[in-house]
Amino acid sequence: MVIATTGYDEEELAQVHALAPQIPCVMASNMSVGINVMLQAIQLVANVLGDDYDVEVIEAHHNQKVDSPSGTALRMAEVLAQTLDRNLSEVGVYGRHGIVGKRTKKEIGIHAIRGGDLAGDHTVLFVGTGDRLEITHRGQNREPLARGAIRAARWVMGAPKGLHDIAEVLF
Ligand SMILES: NC(=O)C1=CN([C@@H]2O[C@H](COP(=O)(O)OP(=O)(O)OC[C@H]3O[C@@H](n4cnc5c(N)ncnc54)[C@H](O)[C@@H]3O)[C@@H](O)[C@H]2O)C=CC1
Ligand SMILES: O=C(O)C1=N[C@H](C(=O)O)C[C@H](O)C1
Repeated sequence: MVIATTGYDEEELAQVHALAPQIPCVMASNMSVGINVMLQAIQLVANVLGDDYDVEVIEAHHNQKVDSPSGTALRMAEVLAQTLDRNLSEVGVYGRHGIVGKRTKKEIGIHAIRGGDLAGDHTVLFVGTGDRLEITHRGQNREPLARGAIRAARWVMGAPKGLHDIAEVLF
């Protein structure tokens, strides 16, 4: 089975994890090679910069998307939190509005933009004092996502039972 849909709640994810050991399964919020390389890149950068730089994730998608933030942005935030030894459920800040107070050192901001037919852009900002690093992936169309899903479908037919990461398929 290949699961590419996003927007699952905790209970639904728990069901996937409970059932996955019975069949070969690949689950990924983003099937493209580019985004999965970016996931590795942000892990590397976060490891080097550590707590010295503020980390924010920004995503932009088409106006038909129903879940927010994107599964990819959430995955990025998870990877960043894990790398920086933080708990995303404690440090994740989903948009800001009103007198929210100064930014706390360890928070990870996650922001969603919606419009037109954007195929999907993701940026991770590492903002320091005097400089910032921005890592961006821009989807020009959905072909890379479809190509990754097809590779996952072919790969999973010969895979052992259990839940596999898309990195096993692509790299
Ligand atoms: N992992 C990845 O690389 C990608 C993931 N996605 C995710 O895939 C999902 C779908 O995105 P889109 O294709 O843009 O949406 P869409 O709205 O174009 O298509 C969704 C389709 O699912 C059908 N559907 C809805 N509820 C259903 C149900 N209960 N049973 C069977 N079919 C049902 C709808 O009728 C519709 O045809 C989203 O969660 C999106 O984030 C999208 C692109 C790439
Ligand atoms: O809904 C979309 O279009 C996409 N959804 C996935 C997500 O939520 O991350 C993957 C990709 O960004 C396109």
